[in-house]
Amino acid sequence: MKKSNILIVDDNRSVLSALDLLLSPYCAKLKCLSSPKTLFAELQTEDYDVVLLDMNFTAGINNGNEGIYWLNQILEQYPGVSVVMITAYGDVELAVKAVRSGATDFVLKPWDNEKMIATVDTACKLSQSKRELKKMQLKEKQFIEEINGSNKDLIGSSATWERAMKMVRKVADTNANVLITGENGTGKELIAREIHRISKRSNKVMVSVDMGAVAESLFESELFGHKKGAFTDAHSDRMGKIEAANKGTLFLDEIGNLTMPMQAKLLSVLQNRMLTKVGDNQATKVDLRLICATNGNLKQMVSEGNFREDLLYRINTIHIEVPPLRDRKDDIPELAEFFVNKYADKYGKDLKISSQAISKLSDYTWPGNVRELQHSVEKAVILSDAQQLNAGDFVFKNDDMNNVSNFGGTLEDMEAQLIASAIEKHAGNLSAVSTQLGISRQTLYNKIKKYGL
Ligand SMILES: Nc1ncnc2c1ncn2[C@@H]1O[C@H](COP(=O)(O)OP(=O)(O)OP(=O)(O)O)[C@@H](O)[C@H]1O
Repeated sequence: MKKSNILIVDDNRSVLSALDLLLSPYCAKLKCLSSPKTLFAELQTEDYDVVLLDMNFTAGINNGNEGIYWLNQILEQYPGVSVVMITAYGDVELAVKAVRSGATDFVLKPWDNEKMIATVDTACKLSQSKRELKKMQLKEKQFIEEINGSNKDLIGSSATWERAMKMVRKVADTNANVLITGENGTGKELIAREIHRISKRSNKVMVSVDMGAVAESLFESELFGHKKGAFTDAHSDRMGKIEAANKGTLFLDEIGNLTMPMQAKLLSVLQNRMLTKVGDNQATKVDLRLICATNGNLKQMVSEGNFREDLLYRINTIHIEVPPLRDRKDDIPELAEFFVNKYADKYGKDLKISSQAISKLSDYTWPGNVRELQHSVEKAVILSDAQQLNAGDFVFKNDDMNNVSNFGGTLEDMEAQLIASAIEKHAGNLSAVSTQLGISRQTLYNKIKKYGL
């Protein structure tokens, strides 16, 4: 209360001077008005925490309507201010009406001094909490806008890309589950972010989970959360990703990597929209918008018995296919320029890209799609000492493995080179690399470590 500003509005001057005398020692600023006519001019000039407001101003009319009118006006324009009503008539019904309309509290005339100080003190604290909450909500909003990004980061204007974007705009505002398919690096996650960004859920977060990176033993705890003591390492309660995405969007990347038992557990949550933490016996409701992505063919996986058909139906209400970059070559110049500007900025260089370089990039097939293009441009920007990136700044490796008979190294050299070129081909996506090479992710990690790749 010591730092608070208080405004008192009452047409009885002796009430004003008594309250001034009583409350002034406890607050930073106290101002008295004998009529509400100048109330808003006053609220505009100073940040008040509490307004003590009389319920009746027109002599002879004691129905409290003027007080309720001014109360509503204050709360509409200054929702952070706490309003305490003063009434002389002990009319509890009227006071309750005021509290229902949003007044923080009321005091009856004649008042008890200690009770008046306590009531105003509580109203000051409430007003400060409202301000803190508003500040936090503003910060949260800025934070969410920052992670949601902007559509300026989503480049493309080819007819093929536009078709996908049209679908994005159509589905964004619905709550429909979306399945995004396409090769690695085509922009599936970026598209999921765009759907979330322009949806009604954009004031909440989109939580991404890479299903290829979640070990089966940790799946439930990671997605559903756990209670303290649910298992040896559960030292405290933990919120799962699904709960974190409540009221927002849950993005499950590489959904094709889920094992059958994991699929069954996920399906159960999606069907019932209820979540039970590991070690808990109570289920809680979740409000989710689900977007899944995969580079695999889920229909084929269903026919091979590796993906549940009922789960596919559940996640596939709307299907968006993201075309590979080689099928939308018209986007390459725009993407290349975008990445050149982005990385020139990042590395503090003043660089442009030549038309010959653009032609070279447009002729390449980009097996790693936009991610590979992005990495190639970043590498060229870092290495360039000139003011322009030329065709020679982009070197696409001839696949040495096509020429095995001329390979001069050892078997281990060959293995290392094969892994390196697969990593480059899949632009660092280790799930895709392990699938291509026919080895488990663990074996792949071991070999990467062994060869220092
Ligand atoms: N249209 C685009 N405009 C700008 N950047 C893009 C575009 N598409 C993809 N990118 C960039 O390419 C990279 C790969 O995109 P993203 O991660 O969305 O692809 P993905 O299909 O989800 O890949 P993966 O299947 O490997 O998970 C990201 O850095 C992303 O910002």
